[in-house]
Amino acid sequence: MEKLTNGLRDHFSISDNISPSAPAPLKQPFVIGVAGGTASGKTTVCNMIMTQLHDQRVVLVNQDSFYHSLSEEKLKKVHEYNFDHPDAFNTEVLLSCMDKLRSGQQVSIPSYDFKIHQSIESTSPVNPGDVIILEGILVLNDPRVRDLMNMKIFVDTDADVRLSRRIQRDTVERGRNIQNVLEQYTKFVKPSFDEFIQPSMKYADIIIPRGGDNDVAIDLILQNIRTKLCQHNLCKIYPNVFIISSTFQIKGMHTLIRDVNTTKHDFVFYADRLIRLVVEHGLGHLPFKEKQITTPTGSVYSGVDFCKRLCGVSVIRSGESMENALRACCNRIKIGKILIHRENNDGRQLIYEKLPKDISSRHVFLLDPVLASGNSAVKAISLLLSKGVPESHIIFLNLIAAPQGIHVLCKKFPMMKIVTSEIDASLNEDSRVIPGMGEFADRYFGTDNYLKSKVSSLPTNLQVC
Ligand SMILES: Nc1ncnc2c1ncn2[C@@H]1O[C@H](COP(=O)(O)OP(=O)(O)O)[C@@H](O)[C@H]1O
Ligand SMILES: Nc1ccn([C@@H]2O[C@H](COP(=O)(O)O)[C@@H](O)[C@H]2O)c(=O)n1
Ligand SMILES: [Mg+2]
Repeated sequence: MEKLTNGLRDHFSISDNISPSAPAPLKQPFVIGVAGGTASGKTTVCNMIMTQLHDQRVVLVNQDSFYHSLSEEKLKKVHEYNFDHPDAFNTEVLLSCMDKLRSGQQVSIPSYDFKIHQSIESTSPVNPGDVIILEGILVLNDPRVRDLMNMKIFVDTDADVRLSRRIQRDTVERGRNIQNVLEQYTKFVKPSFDEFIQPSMKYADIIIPRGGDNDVAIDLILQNIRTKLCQHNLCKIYPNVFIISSTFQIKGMHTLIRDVNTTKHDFVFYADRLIRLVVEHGLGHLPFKEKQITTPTGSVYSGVDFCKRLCGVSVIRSGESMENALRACCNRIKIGKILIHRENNDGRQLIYEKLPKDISSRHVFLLDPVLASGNSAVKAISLLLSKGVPESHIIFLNLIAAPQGIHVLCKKFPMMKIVTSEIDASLNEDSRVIPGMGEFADRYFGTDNYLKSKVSSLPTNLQVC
């Protein structure tokens, strides 16, 4: 409990019977406001934060989604409309959505089309998160919105840079021409910036000069959010290490598979469940394209189309235990195999490999349930790189990882991602993970010598899963 910072105490309720490594139950989400002039890089900065965190407990809400739709009449005189005035936004709806999110309810956020100055029919569901980022030109202007925030950020970018970016963006993405942009900028955007936006900078706790170019500021904000989320220290050091969100179900499954007395049947059952969660999380790291579809009710749904050029590569023998979960998630996925012989603690020899011929053009899920010293993984990853797979296209999936293995892989392959379900304490002198779960393949395939013949009874909280 001492590990928790004071900041965290303010926002998370802490009960005495919860261990420090268990997820702290939420009291109030942490709300971060990101304001700044148009084209300062607010959306870019927030998207960078969301991508680098890749954590479903963090949600992003854009103030743009709450623009009032223009009536027919106002549309005819759109050039006389001030989109940079506080009255252009439906702040009541924004406040109500924020209230719902803060009280743990899912909300439907309107979608706004800048080309037609209207909300479109489709809405995006946003789940309540532990961290809510609210981004927009005027989020620090209204005291009611400002008062919701626990951290206020202002993105401060030079006005000339903003104007040139705005011309570029609005002509390419928002259906404007240069003359429209310049007229609107002189008539409304700049005067409203001077009247409402610039004065709101004094409320900011953090000012980010140069927006998305300011890696140091973004890194500091990321570290802060990671601390709020109680992320593991290694995830703070290495942004490409991801641990699936811990719940008591997950902790319970780990308790079972790590227990020396667990039968083979139960070991396989719970290892499979955990593997499936890791695979699903890994799939969430693949690139996607936005896609709108029509549902049978005739409504438009704004969704995504995910990448289908992927394959699995399992490290024989234990990695083969992860193949079924990958096949269950990705129909007819190609899966290659690598056999690596452990000669001693450090030495590894590649014995066998069978990989898809076109592997260099695929995203690769490398499958091995335990990451220990990282020596076998280095061998396997080096082979994938030698076949032309870009480092950034490799996602290494495992159930447990030792800090030593994570250090080795992240330093050698900084662009590769690692997705795991728990990070253990250390390695012993034989390079076995501690506390670990023993020889995974022996326990999974029933070749271990401590296999129990008697079926142990399940803990009551997991009996009916
Ligand atoms: N650091 C940067 N360098 C170059 N272009 C940038 C940078 N940050 C943002 N942009 C571009 O400038 C435009 C405005 O950025 P955006 O994030 O949309 O700003 P805002 O949300 O503050 O209006 C976008 O086209 C974006 O791609
Ligand atoms: N129909 C609209 C709505 C808004 N704008 C402009 O968008 C700017 C806010 O979005 P940023 O991503 O730039 O922060 C604001 O300055 C409005 O002028 C618009 O042009 N048309
Ligand atoms: Mg924006």
